[in-house]
Amino acid sequence: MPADEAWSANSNEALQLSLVAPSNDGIKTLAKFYPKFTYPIFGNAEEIFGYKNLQINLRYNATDMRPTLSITYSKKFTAVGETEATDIEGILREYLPEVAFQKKNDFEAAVKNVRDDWSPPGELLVSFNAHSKNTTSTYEVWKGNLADPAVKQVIKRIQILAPIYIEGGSAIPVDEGEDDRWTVFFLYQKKTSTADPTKTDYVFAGYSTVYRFFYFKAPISPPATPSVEDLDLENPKFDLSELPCRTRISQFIILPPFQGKGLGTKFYSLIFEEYINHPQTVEITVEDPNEAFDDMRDLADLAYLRKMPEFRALHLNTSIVIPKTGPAPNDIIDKDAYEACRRKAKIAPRQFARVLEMDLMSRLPDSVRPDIDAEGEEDEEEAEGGQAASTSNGVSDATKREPTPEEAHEYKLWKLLLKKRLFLHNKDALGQLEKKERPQKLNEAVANVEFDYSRLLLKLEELKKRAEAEAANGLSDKAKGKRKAVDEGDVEEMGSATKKARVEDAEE
Ligand SMILES: CC(=O)SCCNC(=O)CCNC(=O)[C@H](O)C(C)(C)COP(=O)(O)OP(=O)(O)OC[C@H]1O[C@@H](n2cnc3c(N)ncnc32)[C@H](O)[C@@H]1OP(=O)(O)O
Repeated sequence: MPADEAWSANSNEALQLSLVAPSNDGIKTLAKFYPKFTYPIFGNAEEIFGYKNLQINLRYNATDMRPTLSITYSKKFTAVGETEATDIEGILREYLPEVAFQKKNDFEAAVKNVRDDWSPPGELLVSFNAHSKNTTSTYEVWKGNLADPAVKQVIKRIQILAPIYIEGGSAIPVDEGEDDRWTVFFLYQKKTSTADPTKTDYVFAGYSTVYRFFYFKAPISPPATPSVEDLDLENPKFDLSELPCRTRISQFIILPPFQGKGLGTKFYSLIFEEYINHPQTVEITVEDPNEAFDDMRDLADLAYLRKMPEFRALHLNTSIVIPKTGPAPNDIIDKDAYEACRRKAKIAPRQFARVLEMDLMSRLPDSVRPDIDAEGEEDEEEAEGGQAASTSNGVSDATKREPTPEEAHEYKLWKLLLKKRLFLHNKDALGQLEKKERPQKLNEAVANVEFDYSRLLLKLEELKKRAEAEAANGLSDKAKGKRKAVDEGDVEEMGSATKKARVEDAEE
C-alpha cells in the first residue's frame, strides 16, 4: 500500500450522520446514515488525508436538528513541509453553524432539555399516516417562512444536507434580504416518546425549500414614456406577497432512513396541493430536478391530473388528416382546452406536455401502445431488429395483433405530437447535425421517450397494486378529512426509479 494511501480515508465513509433523541439512560441513536457524495466539501477525489481510523460523526438532535460534530482517529499525520493532515473542522465550519462545534456535554444537555411541548417551527399543515412493512406511522408537514427565526435556525443547522444529498446542491441564501421569499416545509415523524409514553417525540424526516418569484407579464402595449404615476405604487404599504408569483421548489430532501416508503411522493403532493390552493401562484416549477425527483414528480403529477375532468377530456383529434409533407398540424389537441387545463393545473409548459403525452400514450389501443414487460425488458426479437406490430419503437410486444388503420392513425398522431415537442425543445442541438441525420436523431429521441413513459406507467401500475394490497390488508390511510389527494392518493401515489432514457434537457 503506498504510504499516502494508508493515511487517506474515503470521505463518504468517514462522515456519518445520525439522529439522536433523549432516552431514560441518556441519549439514544435513532438512525445512522451516510452522505451520497462529499466531493463538494472534501474535493473531487472524496478523500481525507492525514488520519488513521478516522470517524467524523455529525449527530443531530432529531427534533430541533441541533448538530454536534465529533472527529476521532487513532493517529494523525505529522506535517512534512507543506504536506499536512486535512483541516476537517476548518472545512466543515463553512457548512455547519457555530453550535455544531460546542462541547459534547452542551449538546447532550440541550437534547435532554428540549421542552416537553416542543413542536416543529412554522404551522402544522397536515398530518397523515404512512404504511411500510406492515407498520403504520404518523407524519406531519409543517410550513414556515425563512424570516421566522425558528425556521431560520433549523435551516442553518441542516444546510449541509443540500451539498451531500443533492448533486450540485448548495445552501440557500439566509440573511441576504430575501428571507421572506422563502417558504420552508418540514416533514416530521410523530411518535409516542419511549422515555415518557405521555409525551410526543418528533423526528425530522425531510424538508423542502420553496422560492417565490414575481411573475412578470409584459404589458401588451407599454406606454412610450411611463409617467411618474406609472412608477409609483398606489399604496406604499402594498403587500408584495399579494402579487402573482411563480413558485419554485428549490431543495427537496427525504433523509435516507425515511426514503423508499412513499414519503417523498406524499410530501411533494402536499406541497403541490398547497400551491394549487394559493391564489397568487400562477405556476409551480422545480429547480434542476434530478432523475429520482423527476420520476416521483411525473407520477405524482399524472395522478393529480387524472383527477381533473378537464385533463381527462383532452384527447387526440383523430379526424385530422396527416399531411405527407410540410409542418405537423397544430390542432392534434384542442389548443384552448389544453392551455386552460395547464393554467388551472399550474404546471409549467414542458412538464404538462410530458405528463399529457404519457397519459395519452396509456390511452392508445393495445395494438399500438408502446409497453415494456415487468422487468423493463424490451422484446428480444425486436431488440435484434425484428418488427413488432406497427409501432417500431423498440418497446412494443412482437406478439401484438395487427392494428386497424384507425389505430395506426391514432398512434401516428400521438407520435407526431411528441415529435413536434421534441423538435422544438431540441431545435438547437438538431440544428448542429447534418440535415439527413436529423430525422434519425428525432426518431431515436421518440423511441427513448416511449421507453421512459412505458417504464413510468408500469411503475404506476405496480404502486397502485401495492396500495390496493395494503388497503385490502386493512392498512388503508386513516388520516381522513385533511386533504383529499392524500387520502385518495394512496391508490395513485407513487415513487421514483432510475431513469434509463432521458433525452431532453431539464427546462426549469
Ligand atoms: C428539486 C430537488 O431538490 S432535486 C433533488 C431531489 N433530492 C434528492 O435527490 C436528495 C436525496 N434523495 C431524496 O431525498 C429522496 O430519495 C427523493 C426525494 C428523491 C425521493 O424520496 P422518497 O421518499 O425516497 O420517494 P418515494 O418513497 O416516494 O419513492 C421512492 C421509491 O420508493 C417506492 N415507494 C413508493 N411508495 C412506496 C411505499 N408506499 N412503500 C414502499 N416503497 C414505496 C417507489 O416505488 C420508489 O421506488 P423506486 O426507487 O424503485 O422507483
